Amino acid sequence: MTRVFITGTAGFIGYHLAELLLAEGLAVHGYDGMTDYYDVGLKRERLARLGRHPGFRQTEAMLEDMGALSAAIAAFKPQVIVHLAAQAGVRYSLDHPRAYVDANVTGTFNVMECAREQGVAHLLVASTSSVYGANTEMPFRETDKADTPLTIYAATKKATEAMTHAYAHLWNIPTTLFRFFTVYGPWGRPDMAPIKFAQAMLEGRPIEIYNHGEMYRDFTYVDDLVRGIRLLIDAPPARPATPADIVPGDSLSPVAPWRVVNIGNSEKVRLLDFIDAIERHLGIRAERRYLPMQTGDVPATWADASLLQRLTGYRPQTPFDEGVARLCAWMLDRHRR
Ligand SMILES: C[C@H]1O[C@H](OP(=O)(O)OP(=O)(O)OC[C@H]2O[C@@H](n3cnc4c(=O)[nH]c(N)nc43)[C@H](O)[C@@H]2O)[C@@H](O)[C@@H](O)C1=O
Repeated sequence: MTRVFITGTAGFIGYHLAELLLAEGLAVHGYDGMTDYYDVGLKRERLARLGRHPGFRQTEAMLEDMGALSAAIAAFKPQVIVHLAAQAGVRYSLDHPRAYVDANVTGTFNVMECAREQGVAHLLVASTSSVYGANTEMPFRETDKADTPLTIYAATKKATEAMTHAYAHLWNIPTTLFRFFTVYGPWGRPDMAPIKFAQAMLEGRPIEIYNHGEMYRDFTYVDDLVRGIRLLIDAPPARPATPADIVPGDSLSPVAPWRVVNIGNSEKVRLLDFIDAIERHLGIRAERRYLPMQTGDVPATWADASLLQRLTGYRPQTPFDEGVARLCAWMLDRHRR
């Protein structure tokens, strides 16, 4: 598995994954539409860093552009596709639902068609812990029902889980879905809470805290997350001979080479503790404004990561205080320039 096609290479997770694979000497072709959901300048900076690796090439086009996508994949002939490009973000989906259907449903369908045409050995696709929606039993397990999405964002990701299952079954495409849990770290997305809060503190603006601070997230450090993806690339699922072959706790489909895997830190962190850590590492006291719960938001996420560990021998483990220290060092460095 030495030729890896990554969608979303200018994005937060795609950038870090591409760095890891290129450092290992794998051939990587990136694909990104450079959408302006957040600062395109940040995406260009990430791409410029990837461009320092001689083996890296990138196609700039939208997922919805089937001609461009299929030409890029046919020319590169990957053994593996890691599909990370998406319209992300929970709160933006309330006002811009169509962007999610276009990128996440139509875009993912195009990637699936290309995976079929190309006959890849493994297709890996990003989903989200948001698909656990209104579930309250924690930690979240892959085998739990996840039928109550609270936003169109979560619903489109749940749709990609279902669509890829059908193609894995029909066309025998080994497929792994990841459910990510609030990822953070250097080069992160500025629309997400960790960077939004740190940026506000650096600029002396107040921060707004939803649900009066009674929010919990399984914050996952980005290096841990891409390590998990890297190891899963080498663990493609095989269609079980009989349903009895499925180990209890495995999300492996009884009829297809398909499974979904949580990648989370397995630690439920109070948002207020996370904010305290940002204050400590920036050396700034934030002015806090407390707000009610926001529509579509979930009060808590917490991953059971034992399936990832069983499949790869690895589980994310960076304590949030250490991850926040690295994030803040990066933020301070950029702020001072
Ligand atoms: C896995 C999942 O991960 C991400 O979703 P998220 O967990 O909602 O991440 P976040 O960083 O937006 O929020 C984390 C916490 O922080 C609170 N929060 C945010 N923004 C403000 C804010 O501006 N003010 C306040 N007060 N609270 C905020 C928010 O209410 C929540 O309690 C996705 O981007 C998504 O792409 C994805 O798939």
